[in-house]
Amino acid sequence: MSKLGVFDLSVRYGKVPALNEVSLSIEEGERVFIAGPNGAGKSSLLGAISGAVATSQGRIEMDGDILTGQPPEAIARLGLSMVPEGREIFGALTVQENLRVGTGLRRDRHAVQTDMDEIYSAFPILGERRHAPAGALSGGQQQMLAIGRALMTNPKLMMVDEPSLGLAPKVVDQVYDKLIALQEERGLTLLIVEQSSVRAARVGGRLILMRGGAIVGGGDAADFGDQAALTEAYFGKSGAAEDAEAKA
Ligand SMILES: Nc1ncnc2c1ncn2[C@@H]1O[C@H](COP(=O)(O)OP(=O)(O)OP(=O)(O)O)[C@@H](O)[C@H]1O
Repeated sequence: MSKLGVFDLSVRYGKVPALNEVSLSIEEGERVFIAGPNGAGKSSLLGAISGAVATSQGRIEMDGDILTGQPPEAIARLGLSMVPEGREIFGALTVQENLRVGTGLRRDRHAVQTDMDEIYSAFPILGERRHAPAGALSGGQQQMLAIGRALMTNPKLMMVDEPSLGLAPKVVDQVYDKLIALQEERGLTLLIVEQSSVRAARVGGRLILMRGGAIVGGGDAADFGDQAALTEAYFGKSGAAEDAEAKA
């Protein structure tokens, strides 16, 4: 089970409001994309759910557990894990050491080894390069490592912040193929921040659109497969024209 509920959630950084009374619900096994322009509040939403960002109002629940106010380690233990924007790989540590970081300090060695072997079978390249410094991996391999590390806590729900960032389209294809395979094998629930709604439409799932710290629309990702559809969803029909004018 991994049903997530977010109710009237607000986040502010000092006086800067980043998230304004956002509510959403994600069903077990769903794949949900969050799209929206820079500064829309996408990372703040993921940060608040994972416990890394403090909330000023609202409630987050997963399978009946209240996540709000709990530290990130406790939230991870409840089955929620996060692949952060920019991957946050430790470049000087080996692939294996990076995976071990994902387990925290409390797991027994046998269980850690079993989980690591599972990651290596899902991502053979990580197994081949287990003793290499993570900084020597390509961008795509580092993204796989960040995903592998997030899997080390055996999550029910995995949140991925901009997996496409800085990767060539072909490599992004590979990353998404992996995410979908993992979802099918493990019954994972996925919440993914993805700037490109075109990509979300290709991968398939539900899309939530954010702007100015609020949810402004959404639906079947397939309906947001071209930039025009997305711009209209963000700004409305007349707004789309204004946006085009502003850019001209
Ligand atoms: N640590 C911080 N301190 C102050 N303001 C912040 C901080 N992090 C984000 N903000 C502000 O909060 C708002 C939402 O930012 P957030 O990073 O959540 O948006 P985003 O949709 O993820 O954008 P991006 O795609 O650029 O990452 C923006 O106005 C941003 O400038």
